[in-house]
Amino acid sequence: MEGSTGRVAKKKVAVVGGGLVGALNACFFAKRGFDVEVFETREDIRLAKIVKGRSINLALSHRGRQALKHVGIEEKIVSKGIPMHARMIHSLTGKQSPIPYGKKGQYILSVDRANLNKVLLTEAETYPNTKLNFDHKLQDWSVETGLMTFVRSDGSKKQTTADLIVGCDGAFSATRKQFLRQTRFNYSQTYIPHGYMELTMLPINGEFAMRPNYLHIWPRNTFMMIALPNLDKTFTCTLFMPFDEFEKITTGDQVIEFFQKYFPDTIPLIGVDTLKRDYFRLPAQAMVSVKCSPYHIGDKCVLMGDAAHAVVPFYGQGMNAGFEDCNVFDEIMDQFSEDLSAVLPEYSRVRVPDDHAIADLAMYNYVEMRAHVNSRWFLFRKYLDNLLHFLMPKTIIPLYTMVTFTRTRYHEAVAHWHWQNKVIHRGLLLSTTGAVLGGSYLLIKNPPNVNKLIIPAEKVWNRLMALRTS
Ligand SMILES: Cc1cc2nc3c(=O)[nH]c(=O)nc-3n(C[C@H](O)[C@H](O)[C@H](O)COP(=O)(O)OP(=O)(O)OC[C@H]3O[C@@H](n4cnc5c(N)ncnc54)[C@H](O)[C@@H]3O)c2cc1C
Ligand SMILES: Cc1cnn(-c2ccc(OCc3ccccc3)c(C(=O)O)c2)c1-c1ccc(Cl)c(F)c1
Repeated sequence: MEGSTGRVAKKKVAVVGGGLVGALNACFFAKRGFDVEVFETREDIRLAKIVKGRSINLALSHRGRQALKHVGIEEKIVSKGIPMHARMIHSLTGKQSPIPYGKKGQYILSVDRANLNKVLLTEAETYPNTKLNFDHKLQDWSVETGLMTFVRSDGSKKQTTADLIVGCDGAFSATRKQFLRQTRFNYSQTYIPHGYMELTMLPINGEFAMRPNYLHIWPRNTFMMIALPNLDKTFTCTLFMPFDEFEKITTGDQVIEFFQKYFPDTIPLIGVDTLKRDYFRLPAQAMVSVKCSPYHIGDKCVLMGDAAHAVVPFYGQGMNAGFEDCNVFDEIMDQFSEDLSAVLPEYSRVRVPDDHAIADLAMYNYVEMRAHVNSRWFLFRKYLDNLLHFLMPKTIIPLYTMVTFTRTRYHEAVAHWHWQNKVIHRGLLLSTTGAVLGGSYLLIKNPPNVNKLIIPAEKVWNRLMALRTS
């Protein structure tokens, strides 16, 4: 498009949503020289006291860091994050078992959500071609004209157009409403029966109540709890539990009774009074999984982040996947020289399989952890992962490692994981068959007192199965 000065005027991009992905996207587009306007329904969080209702901290890993690196703010965020080099698995008896995530450089970072969002907004504002509009809630937009209508808290309305609308307005996206009116648009959402509640573990004598450089996990099948460290030496504990279990606990004493039964080691760390107070501070929050496709309409609009794929938080990848959306879109912009009529369809073609894969994986993890995973089974699985990886480092790569510490495309990581499982099961089958045949040969040649053998084998089998159910 020729501007009055004869130079090609850059296109205008409207980013709907100034959350984590919208703010980062503003940096990506501004860096390309687009005129960027961000429209955010909330007030400027940099001026607000507290931001209620969202998880307080998050796990940032490789995919997210690579996107932040592309716009030059990785170090700014990492310097304010706390490295977690291993999981710390808490058993019912209070025993703590660390299992490293991998080699020295392989760690995930606990970062403060509000600070991350503020840094991203401020970074976007450093570009002269970026404008942030707060208290602007998208009400609707027109596919034909690209005209967007925003409503303000005083009831006034504002209308504007853009060459490209980027919907980053979260799981309950208003931008996505127009998509639902398009033919051949696929959409599904699932609320899981679990809710989550955040509790704060304060410092004890000015120090972290637990070892800080770990992702603390209390796997209790139906109930799970995790704790991520904060710079102020607190931990944010997130309790995951079915809503009907939350609803059974209505008094402070019942809170303590519940924690005494499932998380006894945390009571002296969180404190009885803090537990009783924090448990009733906010109701448990719902978790929804949203999948849709395609992510674009023509050359006019594209969805990214939770607006495109809200995932349950059981893999710690929602934000990382959203940040990677920005990076992938930018890579495709390079491939197609910013020709939006080619970029948008290619983005859907490339990204939908990957975001669906991580959505499915997070849901699989939720089902797997809820059904089978107590502390002993968690430890067994992770030790087995690490052992197989040690024995066959190029063939067996733990799924969590591929997802968290590489940019292997999510759907390729899952495919490799399925292949690995087949190899392992075949290997186990072959070695078991070989052992049985070899054993049988020896038994026939020199038959020992069989009764002495059967009991230990049964004992081993029962011990293994006990890992899954106790
Ligand atoms: C309990 C929990 C724990 C999590 N832990 C992790 C983790 O450890 N690691 C990880 O990677 N991810 C994690 N996530 C996921 C992560 O929080 C989300 O994936 C991420 O916040 C998505 O960012 P987003 O910008 O796409 O959406 P959001 O963060 O929801 O931001 C959307 C923005 O759009 C604004 N908005 C909404 N509607 C409109 C409108 N109509 N007009 C204008 N603006 C609008 C909202 O105010 C908001 O600012 C977790 C999620 C939960 C619930
Ligand atoms: C916030 C965040 C960042 N990463 N993870 C995470 C997720 C899954 C994991 O293993 C899957 C598995 C373990 C054991 C058996 C099967 C699967 C591991 C791991 O391997 O340490 C780490 C989480 C997280 C989020 C919610 C819950 Cl409830 C939780 F426990 C952890």
